[in-house]
Amino acid sequence: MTVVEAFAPAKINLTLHVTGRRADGYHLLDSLVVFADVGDRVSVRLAGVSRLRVTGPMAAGVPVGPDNLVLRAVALTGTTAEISLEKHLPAAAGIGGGSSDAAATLRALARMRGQPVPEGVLTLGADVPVCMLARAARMCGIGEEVSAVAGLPLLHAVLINPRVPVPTPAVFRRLTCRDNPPMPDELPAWAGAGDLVRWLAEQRNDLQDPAIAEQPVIAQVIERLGVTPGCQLARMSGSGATCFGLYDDAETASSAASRLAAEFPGWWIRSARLS
Ligand SMILES: C[C@@](CO)(OP(=O)(O)O)[C@H](O)COP(=O)(O)OP(=O)(O)OC[C@H]1O[C@@H](n2ccc(N)nc2=O)[C@H](O)[C@@H]1O
Ligand SMILES: Nc1ncnc2c1ncn2[C@@H]1O[C@H](COP(=O)(O)OP(=O)(O)O)[C@@H](O)[C@H]1O
Repeated sequence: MTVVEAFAPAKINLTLHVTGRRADGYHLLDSLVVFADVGDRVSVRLAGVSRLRVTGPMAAGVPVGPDNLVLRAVALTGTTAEISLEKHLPAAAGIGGGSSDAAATLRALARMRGQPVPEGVLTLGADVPVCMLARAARMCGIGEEVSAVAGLPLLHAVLINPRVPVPTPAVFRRLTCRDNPPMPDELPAWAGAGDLVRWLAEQRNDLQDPAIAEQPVIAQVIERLGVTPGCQLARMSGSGATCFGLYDDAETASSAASRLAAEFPGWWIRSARLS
C-alpha cells in the first residue's frame, strides 16, 4: 500500500509580540514566522487501525499514544493510518515540533486521499495553522490568522536548545504585561537579509523574559550565541527554550555551530537556513 512521506520543518518565531488576552485565557499574538531546513519526518500509510511508531535521535519522552499530535491529526480527518515519526526536533522547545508533525501528517493524508485538509486544525494547537503553510508568514489572533509573507530574504542561523523542556502554559502564566504593541501594520519591503535583521532587532519576543524566569539557562544560550563571531542577532523562538542566532552566510553560521557544539556537548545545536 502507498506510503507518503512528509517533512515537518522546525517553526521559528523571528518576532513574537503578545498584544492582548481573550476572555478564554488565550493570548493574542503578532508574530513573524519562518521555517528551517531541519525537522522531523513522517511516513503515512492508510490502515485499518491507527498506529504510531516514534524513532530518531529525539524520540525519548515523546508520547506514542492518542495524545501524540500526529494521531490527533489522523483522527481529525476521520480516517485511520499507520504513522512512522522520525523525531529530530527536541519536544516542548518553542519550535512547534508536534504542531509541524501534525501539519505534515495532514498534508500527507490530503495528498494520498485526494481530499482537502479538514476544518478545525486550530483545535490541534495554535501553531498548527501556520505549520500548514510551512513558509514565511505573519501569524495573528491566537494563531488562526495566517498570511504568507512574500519576498522575505533567506536567513542563515544557528539553533540551540539547552535540553530543558519549557511548557508553553507556564511561560504565558509568567507574563507581567499582556498588552504590548504589535508589529507595524505593514511589514517593510526588506532590501536584503541585513536590512531584515536590522529591522528584527527593533522587534521583540515578549515571551523571552518570562521564559528566562522559568529556565534561566536560556539567558546563557542567548549570551553565548551573541558572542560568536558574526552573530547579528540572538533571540528566543516561541515560548522557548530554543534560541536562534542570525549570521551573514552559511559558513559563518556553520563555524559558530561547530564552536558552540564543542563547548556545550549537552546542547542540541544545528546550523540552518530559515525561509
Ligand atoms: C507560543 C507559540 C508561538 O508560536 O509557540 P510554541 O512555544 O508552542 O512553539 C504558540 O502560540 C503556541 O502554540 P501551541 O503550542 O500549538 O499552543 P496550544 O497547544 O494551542 O496551547 C498551549 C497553551 O499555550 C497557551 N497559549 C497558546 C497560544 C496562544 N495564542 N495563547 C496562549 O495562551 C495556553 O495556555 C494554551 O493552553
Ligand atoms: N509529535 C509530537 N512531537 C513532540 N511532542 C509532542 C508530539 N505530540 C504531542 N506532543 C506533546 O506536546 C508537547 C509540546 O511539544 P512541542 O509541540 O514539541 O512543543 P512546542 O509547542 O513548545 O514547540 C510535548 O511535551 C509532548 O508531550
